[in-house]
Parts: sequence; C-alpha cells; structure tokens
Amino acid sequence: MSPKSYRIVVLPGDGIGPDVIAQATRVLELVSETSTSVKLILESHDFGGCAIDKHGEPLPASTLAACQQADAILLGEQNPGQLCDHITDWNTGSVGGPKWGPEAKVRPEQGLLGIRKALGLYANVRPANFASDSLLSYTPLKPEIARGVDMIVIRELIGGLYFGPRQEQGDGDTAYDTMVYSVGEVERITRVAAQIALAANPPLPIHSIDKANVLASSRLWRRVVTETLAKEYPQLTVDHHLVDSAAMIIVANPKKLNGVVLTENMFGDILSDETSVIPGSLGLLPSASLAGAPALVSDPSFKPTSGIYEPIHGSAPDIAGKGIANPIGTILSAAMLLRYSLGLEKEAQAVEAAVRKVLDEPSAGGYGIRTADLQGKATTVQVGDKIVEVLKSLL
Ligand SMILES: NC(=O)C1=CN([C@@H]2O[C@H](COP(=O)(O)OP(=O)(O)OC[C@H]3O[C@@H](n4cnc5c(N)ncnc54)[C@H](O)[C@@H]3O)[C@@H](O)[C@H]2O)C=CC1
Ligand SMILES: CC(C)CC(=O)C(=O)O
Ligand SMILES: [Mg+2]
Repeated sequence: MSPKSYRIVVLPGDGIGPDVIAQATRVLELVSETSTSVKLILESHDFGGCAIDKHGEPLPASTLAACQQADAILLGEQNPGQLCDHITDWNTGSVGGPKWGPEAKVRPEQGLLGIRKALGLYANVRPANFASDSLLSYTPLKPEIARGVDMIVIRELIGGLYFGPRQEQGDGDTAYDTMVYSVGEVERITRVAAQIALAANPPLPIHSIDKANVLASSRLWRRVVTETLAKEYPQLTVDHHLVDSAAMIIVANPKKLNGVVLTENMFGDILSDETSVIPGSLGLLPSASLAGAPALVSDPSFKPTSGIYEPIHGSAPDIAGKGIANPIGTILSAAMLLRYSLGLEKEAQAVEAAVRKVLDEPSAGGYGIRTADLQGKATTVQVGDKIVEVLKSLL
C-alpha cells in the first residue's frame, strides 16, 4: 500500500521562529523518511513581519489559502529585522518584534490573530506537564512545589478582549478594548475542556478561571461553564478561581490546579506563560490550536483535524540571531501535530521520549543537553542534532 500523504504548511515567522522551526521540521522530515505508512510534504509560506516586508500584510491571501488546504500547520513566531533572509531556508522561525512595534499600523500579531480567527481555531491546548525530576533544578520554584504538577491549560482563542470591538486611536486621549463572550462561545470551549478531562482515566478535575467579581463577561463565563458541565458532563468536577488568585496559586501551590485549567483568551495567554515557570523555561512549552476537542487516535471515531501547532513563546527579540533559542517547545508542538492532526500517536510519543532523554541528566539516563534558558551551553542546532539522533533509534 502506498504511504498516505499529508500536507504540512510551515510558517517560520520572525525572530527565533525560523531557528526553532528548523529543528522541528527536521523532526517531521525524519518521521516522514522513516515511516512506510505516511509521507509528510512540508511547504513554507511567508507570515508575520517578514510577510509585511514582502507583501505589505502579515497574512497574505496565498498563505491563508495554503493553510486552509493543509492537513496541519506548524508555526514559529514573529520578529524584528533580519527575517526575510531566514525564511528562505529552514534555519531561521516566530511572529512580532521591535521592527513592527505596538505603534505600527500593520503589525505581525494581526496575522496571528487573523489566521486563528479565519480557521476557527477556538480551542488552544497548552499542556504544562513536561517537568521531570531532571528539570526540577532549573525551575525557580522549590522542587517540592514543582514536582508532580500536571496541568493542561485550555484557553479560548478567538473571542474576548483580543477580538472585541476596540477604538484604536480615537482622538488620541482615550482608547478602549472590549471583552465580549456569547453563551455559544463559552459552551463550546467548555465542551473541549470536558472532553480532554474525560480522555484521562480517572477523569481530570476542571478549574475554571475568571474575574466574576468584576466583569460581566466573566459572570456569563462562570454561569455557562457551570451549567454546561452540570447538564452534559455531570461526572466531572469543577471549581472556580478568580484570575488574580489563580496567578498566585500557579507559583505558590500549582498542584492545586492539577487537571484542566479552563479560561478565556487573555487570562489563558497570561497564565500559560506563568505555567512555564514550573518546568523551568518558556522555551519548553508547546501548544495546539484546534477547531474542537483534540481527536485521540484511541477513539474509534478518530478523524484527523487540521490545526496550528506552535510553541507558547514569542519571537524573543532579545536572543534572536544568537542561535541559542530552546527549540523544544516547537519540537513538542510538532509531536502534538503528529498526534492530533495526523493520528500518529506512536511517532508523537517517540518524539516526546527523545526530547526527554536529551534534556534529562546523565544520572537519569539522559544526555543533559540544554540551551542557556535551562542553564546549558548547547546551541539550538546542537539540541536539535541530539534529538534527531535519539529519535532515529526510537522510530
Ligand atoms: N505566538 C506568537 O507568535 C507570539 C508572538 N509574540 C510576540 O513576540 C514578540 C516578543 O514578545 P516577548 O514579550 O518578548 O515574549 P517572548 O515569549 O518572545 O520572550 C519572553 C522571554 O522568554 C525568552 N524566550 C522565549 N522563547 C524562548 C526560547 N525558545 N528559548 C529561550 N528563551 C526564550 C525570551 O528570550 C524572553 O526573555 C512580541 O512582538 C510579541 O507580540 C509573543 C507571544 C506569542
Ligand atoms: C499576539 C498574541 C496574542 C500572541 C500570544 O501571546 C499568544 O498566543 O500566546
Ligand atoms: Mg502569549
């Protein structure tokens, strides 16, 4: 039987995006070369700041069309300056940075929000459960606080403050953004959280985060989450936390939020960066942005669905061009892509195992090869080299 072909659109983006994307695409290429059942066809498109330079807009129509036809999308970030050179090969990939700063009329981030909205990717899955005993020495938290944290943030991605009506400039004296949520938007993201909670055995508890003591949109959020779970998923438990308190709990006693952390767009953006403190670096955490609950290949009704897979970090202008960015958040995003969009669970697990082995201390049977954010000396490429080498032995 001839191998099944999948089309993967790669959007390196800006800043460290091209660097970290280069390592993740090596991983996908290796999976493709090794497999007898699948062939991954990777194609790169302009996106973010680089696309502004070349096409005058961060999300050109040709890039969007390619994404709409793709089986999955792997995204880096956005950055300042030197990007367009990078984008012509795999060795450079994220979105946003000083060159197209907050005051610019056309900004790379508009491309990111635009593509999420255009593809209807309302469910952003951000697991923060990659800590291992070996990584515990790199977290700024006390090891006993970080050990055993197992949290998946489910962030609503195409509603709320980032998409509500706003007055950008007005008369120059005032500006506003608005946080709007409808019942339907809260119901559908609650169902995603519930299905992720139910995929675990035993089912995970759900922790819903809002600011219901102040915001009307949060009061609607809390009511709809409560009602949807009670009506459709009575077997699941849910508690509610105000976002300010949740931010404190994530660093003071994160295990209290073990399970599924369900929240709206901006709170999820902020809290998920905070969760990266637990494994020790923002550069470690992956994400999947989907138009529904992630399909699991173990589910008899499994149907691969497209999505955008990207690390949770940005273009890191402060380290762009230095070759020291941690590629692991992007490589783990590629593992999520294999699992959720292509149904390649075995290959996804192999990638995760290779990453863990490369990061772990020799005393834990690993190589202890890490970039500077985890107090290592390895370059982005050296980490990628070792992951590819270990992965070869696992596939
Ligand atoms: N999905 C996306 O494309 C995102 C884009 N951005 C954009 O990125 C730009 C920079 O934003 P920042 O606030 O600086 O956030 P950032 O996430 O780019 O960087 C925050 C800090 O974490 C470090 N860091 C991030 N990723 C790392 C990695 N892989 N390895 C080692 N260290 C890493 C950076 O060096 C920096 O010190 C902005 O234009 C922002 O809009 C920010 C977040 C997500
Ligand atoms: C442009 C921002 C909304 C991107 C971001 O910070 C994120 O998605 O984590
Ligand atoms: Mg963010």
